[in-house]
Amino acid sequence: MAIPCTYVITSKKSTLENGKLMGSSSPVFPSPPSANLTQDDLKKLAAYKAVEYVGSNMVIGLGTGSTAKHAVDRIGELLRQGKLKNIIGIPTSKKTHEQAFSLGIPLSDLDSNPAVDIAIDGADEVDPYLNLVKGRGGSLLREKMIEGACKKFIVIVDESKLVEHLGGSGLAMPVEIVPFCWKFTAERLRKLFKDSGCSAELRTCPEKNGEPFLTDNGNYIINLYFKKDLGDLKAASDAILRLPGVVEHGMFLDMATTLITAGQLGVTVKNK
Ligand SMILES: O=C[C@H](O)[C@H](O)[C@H](O)COP(=O)(O)O
Repeated sequence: MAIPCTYVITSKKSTLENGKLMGSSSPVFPSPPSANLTQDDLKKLAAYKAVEYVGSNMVIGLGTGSTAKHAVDRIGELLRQGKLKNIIGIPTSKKTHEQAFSLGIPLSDLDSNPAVDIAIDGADEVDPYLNLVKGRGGSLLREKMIEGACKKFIVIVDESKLVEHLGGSGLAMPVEIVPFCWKFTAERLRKLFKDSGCSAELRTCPEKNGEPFLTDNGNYIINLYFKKDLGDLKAASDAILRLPGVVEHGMFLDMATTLITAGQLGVTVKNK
Protein backbone atom coordinates (compact mmCIF):
# COMPACT_ATOMS: atom_id res chain seq x y z
CA MET A 1 0.00 0.00 0.00
CA ALA A 2 1.29 3.45 -0.91
CA ILE A 3 2.30 5.69 1.98
CA PRO A 4 1.89 9.49 1.81
CA CYS A 5 5.23 11.19 1.28
CA THR A 6 7.15 13.10 3.94
CA TYR A 7 7.81 16.78 3.37
CA VAL A 8 9.86 19.70 4.52
CA ILE A 9 8.34 23.11 5.14
CA THR A 10 10.52 26.12 4.43
CA SER A 11 9.45 28.94 6.74
CA LYS A 12 8.13 32.16 5.24
CA LYS A 13 11.08 34.09 6.67
CA SER A 14 13.59 31.85 5.01
CA THR A 15 11.60 31.63 1.80
CA LEU A 16 11.14 35.29 1.07
CA GLU A 17 13.45 38.05 2.13
CA ASN A 18 13.30 41.52 0.56
CA GLY A 19 11.52 40.03 -2.41
CA LYS A 20 14.22 37.37 -2.94
CA LEU A 21 13.64 33.68 -2.93
CA MET A 22 16.40 32.40 -0.67
CA GLY A 23 18.93 30.35 -2.57
CA SER A 24 18.28 32.20 -5.82
CA SER A 25 20.37 35.12 -6.99
CA SER A 26 17.74 37.47 -8.36
CA PRO A 27 14.62 38.90 -6.78
CA VAL A 28 11.42 37.01 -7.49
CA PHE A 29 9.46 40.19 -6.80
CA PRO A 30 10.57 43.73 -7.59
CA SER A 31 9.97 44.84 -4.01
CA PRO A 32 9.23 43.14 -0.69
CA PRO A 33 6.03 41.14 -1.16
CA SER A 34 2.85 42.12 0.58
CA ALA A 35 1.35 39.75 3.13
CA ASN A 36 -1.08 38.42 0.55
CA LEU A 37 0.67 36.97 -2.44
CA THR A 38 -1.40 36.54 -5.57
CA GLN A 39 -1.89 33.10 -7.09
CA ASP A 40 0.55 34.06 -9.83
CA ASP A 41 3.15 35.13 -7.22
CA LEU A 42 2.80 31.67 -5.65
CA LYS A 43 3.22 29.95 -9.01
CA LYS A 44 6.38 31.97 -9.58
CA LEU A 45 7.76 31.09 -6.14
CA ALA A 46 7.27 27.37 -6.76
CA ALA A 47 8.77 27.65 -10.25
CA TYR A 48 11.88 29.52 -9.12
CA LYS A 49 12.46 27.01 -6.33
CA ALA A 50 12.27 24.16 -8.87
CA VAL A 51 14.81 25.78 -11.18
CA GLU A 52 17.35 25.59 -8.35
CA TYR A 53 17.50 21.86 -9.20
CA VAL A 54 18.55 22.59 -12.79
CA GLY A 55 22.28 22.51 -13.57
CA SER A 56 24.52 23.07 -16.57
CA ASN A 57 24.81 20.24 -19.13
CA MET A 58 21.30 18.97 -18.34
CA VAL A 59 18.54 17.90 -20.71
CA ILE A 60 15.41 19.53 -19.30
CA GLY A 61 11.74 18.73 -19.94
CA LEU A 62 9.97 22.10 -20.19
CA GLY A 63 6.38 21.99 -18.94
CA THR A 64 3.30 23.80 -20.18
CA GLY A 65 0.87 26.16 -18.45
CA SER A 66 0.84 29.30 -16.38
CA THR A 67 3.07 27.84 -13.62
CA ALA A 68 5.61 26.12 -15.86
CA LYS A 69 5.88 29.34 -17.89
CA HIS A 70 7.66 30.98 -14.93
CA ALA A 71 10.16 28.11 -14.76
CA VAL A 72 10.92 28.42 -18.48
CA ASP A 73 11.38 32.19 -18.10
CA ARG A 74 13.76 31.62 -15.19
CA ILE A 75 15.80 29.03 -17.11
CA GLY A 76 16.08 31.51 -19.99
CA GLU A 77 17.21 34.22 -17.56
CA LEU A 78 19.92 32.04 -15.97
CA LEU A 79 21.11 31.01 -19.44
CA ARG A 80 21.41 34.66 -20.50
CA GLN A 81 23.34 35.45 -17.32
CA GLY A 82 25.76 32.58 -18.04
CA LYS A 83 24.75 30.81 -14.83
CA LEU A 84 23.45 27.83 -16.81
CA LYS A 85 25.50 26.49 -19.70
CA ASN A 86 25.11 23.80 -22.33
CA ILE A 87 21.52 22.91 -21.54
CA ILE A 88 18.95 21.38 -23.88
CA GLY A 89 15.22 21.96 -23.43
CA ILE A 90 12.58 19.46 -24.54
CA PRO A 91 9.27 21.39 -24.80
CA THR A 92 6.02 19.63 -23.89
CA SER A 93 3.86 21.71 -26.25
CA LYS A 94 4.00 23.99 -29.27
CA LYS A 95 3.31 26.94 -26.96
CA THR A 96 6.25 26.13 -24.69
CA HIS A 97 8.41 25.54 -27.76
CA GLU A 98 7.63 29.10 -28.91
CA GLN A 99 8.34 30.57 -25.47
CA ALA A 100 11.63 28.68 -25.00
CA PHE A 101 12.75 29.46 -28.56
CA SER A 102 12.12 33.17 -28.01
CA LEU A 103 14.26 32.99 -24.86
CA GLY A 104 17.17 31.44 -26.77
CA ILE A 105 16.99 28.06 -24.98
CA PRO A 106 18.54 25.36 -27.23
CA LEU A 107 15.77 22.88 -28.04
CA SER A 108 15.54 19.26 -29.04
CA ASP A 109 13.12 16.31 -28.80
CA LEU A 110 12.91 12.79 -27.41
CA ASP A 111 14.04 11.23 -30.70
CA SER A 112 17.41 12.98 -30.41
CA ASN A 113 17.56 13.10 -26.60
CA PRO A 114 15.67 10.14 -25.14
CA ALA A 115 17.27 10.50 -21.69
CA VAL A 116 15.90 13.56 -19.91
CA ASP A 117 17.63 14.59 -16.65
CA ILE A 118 14.86 16.64 -15.13
CA ALA A 119 11.40 17.94 -16.02
CA ILE A 120 9.51 20.79 -14.36
CA ASP A 121 5.78 21.19 -14.88
CA GLY A 122 2.59 22.35 -13.23
CA ALA A 123 -0.48 20.23 -12.44
CA ASP A 124 -4.22 20.68 -12.12
CA GLU A 125 -4.59 18.41 -9.08
CA VAL A 126 -2.10 16.69 -6.76
CA ASP A 127 -3.10 13.99 -4.25
CA PRO A 128 -1.15 13.10 -1.07
CA TYR A 129 0.74 10.34 -2.95
CA LEU A 130 1.92 12.77 -5.67
CA ASN A 131 -0.49 11.38 -8.24
CA LEU A 132 -1.61 14.14 -10.59
CA VAL A 133 -4.33 15.31 -12.90
CA LYS A 134 -2.81 17.21 -15.80
CA GLY A 135 -3.92 18.39 -19.22
CA ARG A 136 -6.53 21.05 -18.58
CA GLY A 137 -4.38 23.06 -21.00
CA GLY A 138 -4.60 20.18 -23.47
CA SER A 139 -0.92 19.17 -23.43
CA LEU A 140 -1.16 15.90 -21.53
CA LEU A 141 0.16 13.52 -24.21
CA ARG A 142 3.47 15.24 -24.89
CA GLU A 143 3.83 15.99 -21.18
CA LYS A 144 3.35 12.35 -20.27
CA MET A 145 5.83 11.17 -22.92
CA ILE A 146 8.54 13.59 -21.83
CA GLU A 147 7.92 13.44 -18.07
CA GLY A 148 7.80 9.66 -18.25
CA ALA A 149 11.29 9.70 -19.77
CA CYS A 150 12.99 11.84 -17.13
CA LYS A 151 15.02 10.89 -14.05
CA LYS A 152 13.56 13.63 -11.87
CA PHE A 153 10.08 15.08 -12.38
CA ILE A 154 9.41 18.18 -10.28
CA VAL A 155 5.78 19.28 -10.05
CA ILE A 156 5.19 22.93 -9.17
CA VAL A 157 1.87 24.17 -7.85
CA ASP A 158 0.24 26.78 -5.69
CA GLU A 159 -1.64 25.32 -2.74
CA SER A 160 -5.04 25.50 -4.48
CA LYS A 161 -4.07 22.40 -6.52
CA LEU A 162 -3.85 20.03 -3.54
CA VAL A 163 -6.73 17.51 -3.30
CA GLU A 164 -7.56 14.53 -1.09
CA HIS A 165 -8.22 12.33 -4.12
CA LEU A 166 -7.94 12.83 -7.89
CA GLY A 167 -11.11 14.27 -9.36
CA GLY A 168 -11.75 15.84 -5.95
CA SER A 169 -11.68 19.41 -7.27
CA GLY A 170 -14.88 18.66 -9.22
CA LEU A 171 -13.09 20.01 -12.30
CA ALA A 172 -12.19 18.16 -15.49
CA MET A 173 -10.04 15.06 -15.86
CA PRO A 174 -9.08 15.31 -19.55
CA VAL A 175 -8.79 12.35 -21.92
CA GLU A 176 -7.22 12.80 -25.37
CA ILE A 177 -9.09 10.83 -28.04
CA VAL A 178 -9.02 10.54 -31.83
CA PRO A 179 -11.74 12.66 -33.52
CA PHE A 180 -13.21 9.64 -35.36
CA CYS A 181 -16.65 8.86 -33.81
CA TRP A 182 -15.81 10.91 -30.73
CA LYS A 183 -19.38 10.72 -29.36
CA PHE A 184 -19.14 6.93 -29.27
CA THR A 185 -15.84 7.10 -27.34
CA ALA A 186 -17.16 9.79 -24.98
CA GLU A 187 -20.17 7.63 -24.14
CA ARG A 188 -17.97 4.59 -23.49
CA LEU A 189 -15.83 6.70 -21.15
CA ARG A 190 -18.90 7.93 -19.26
CA LYS A 191 -20.24 4.39 -18.88
CA LEU A 192 -16.91 3.14 -17.53
CA PHE A 193 -17.35 5.42 -14.52
CA LYS A 194 -21.14 5.56 -14.15
CA ASP A 195 -20.79 4.35 -10.53
CA SER A 196 -18.71 7.48 -9.81
CA GLY A 197 -21.44 9.73 -11.25
CA CYS A 198 -19.31 10.51 -14.28
CA SER A 199 -20.27 12.95 -17.00
CA ALA A 200 -18.28 13.36 -20.23
CA GLU A 201 -18.07 16.53 -22.31
CA LEU A 202 -16.20 17.43 -25.47
CA ARG A 203 -13.81 20.32 -24.86
CA THR A 204 -14.69 23.21 -27.17
CA CYS A 205 -13.31 26.66 -27.96
CA PRO A 206 -15.83 29.41 -27.10
CA GLU A 207 -13.60 31.90 -28.96
CA LYS A 208 -14.00 29.82 -32.16
CA ASN A 209 -17.82 29.51 -32.14
CA GLY A 210 -17.69 26.37 -30.01
CA GLU A 211 -15.51 24.34 -32.39
CA PRO A 212 -13.83 21.30 -30.82
CA PHE A 213 -10.53 22.10 -29.10
CA LEU A 214 -7.66 20.49 -31.05
CA THR A 215 -4.55 19.27 -29.24
CA ASP A 216 -1.04 19.78 -30.64
CA ASN A 217 -1.48 16.25 -32.06
CA GLY A 218 -4.73 17.06 -33.89
CA ASN A 219 -6.89 15.14 -31.41
CA TYR A 220 -9.97 15.99 -29.31
CA ILE A 221 -10.25 16.21 -25.52
CA ILE A 222 -13.09 14.67 -23.54
CA ASN A 223 -13.42 16.21 -20.08
CA LEU A 224 -14.58 13.73 -17.44
CA TYR A 225 -16.27 15.00 -14.25
CA PHE A 226 -16.80 12.78 -11.22
CA LYS A 227 -19.28 13.09 -8.36
CA LYS A 228 -17.56 10.38 -6.29
CA ASP A 229 -14.06 9.10 -5.58
CA LEU A 230 -12.64 7.12 -8.51
CA GLY A 231 -11.36 4.38 -6.21
CA ASP A 232 -8.50 2.31 -7.63
CA LEU A 233 -6.64 4.78 -9.86
CA LYS A 234 -4.49 2.15 -11.58
CA ALA A 235 -7.61 0.18 -12.51
CA ALA A 236 -9.28 3.38 -13.78
CA SER A 237 -6.20 4.24 -15.83
CA ASP A 238 -6.00 0.75 -17.37
CA ALA A 239 -9.72 0.74 -18.21
CA ILE A 240 -9.49 4.10 -20.01
CA LEU A 241 -6.40 3.08 -21.97
CA ARG A 242 -8.06 -0.18 -23.09
CA LEU A 243 -10.79 1.74 -24.96
CA PRO A 244 -10.09 1.95 -28.71
CA GLY A 245 -10.09 5.62 -29.71
CA VAL A 246 -8.40 6.77 -26.52
CA VAL A 247 -4.91 8.18 -27.01
CA GLU A 248 -3.98 9.10 -23.41
CA HIS A 249 -5.52 10.40 -20.19
CA GLY A 250 -4.55 13.12 -17.75
CA MET A 251 -3.91 10.96 -14.68
CA PHE A 252 -0.15 10.94 -14.04
CA LEU A 253 0.22 8.08 -11.56
CA ASP A 254 3.47 7.42 -9.73
CA MET A 255 5.44 9.74 -12.02
CA ALA A 256 6.29 12.82 -9.95
CA THR A 257 9.44 12.52 -7.83
CA THR A 258 9.22 15.93 -6.13
CA LEU A 259 6.37 18.30 -5.36
CA ILE A 260 7.02 21.98 -4.72
CA THR A 261 4.00 23.80 -3.33
CA ALA A 262 3.84 27.53 -2.69
CA GLY A 263 1.36 28.91 -0.19
CA GLN A 264 0.93 32.06 1.88
CA LEU A 265 3.08 30.49 4.62
CA GLY A 266 6.00 29.54 2.40
CA VAL A 267 7.26 26.91 0.02
CA THR A 268 7.15 23.19 0.80
CA VAL A 269 9.27 20.55 -0.89
CA LYS A 270 7.94 17.02 -0.73
CA ASN A 271 10.04 14.13 -2.06
CA LYS A 272 8.85 10.69 -2.97
O1 LIG B 1 -2.13 20.82 -20.29
C1 LIG B 1 -1.73 21.54 -19.39
C2 LIG B 1 -0.80 21.12 -18.33
O2 LIG B 1 -1.00 19.82 -17.90
C3 LIG B 1 -0.60 22.08 -17.18
O3 LIG B 1 0.58 21.71 -16.55
C4 LIG B 1 -1.69 22.06 -16.15
O4 LIG B 1 -2.92 22.28 -16.79
C5 LIG B 1 -1.46 23.12 -15.06
O5 LIG B 1 -1.50 24.40 -15.65
P1 LIG B 1 -1.42 25.72 -14.79
O6 LIG B 1 -0.04 25.79 -14.23
O7 LIG B 1 -1.70 26.82 -15.79
O8 LIG B 1 -2.47 25.64 -13.72
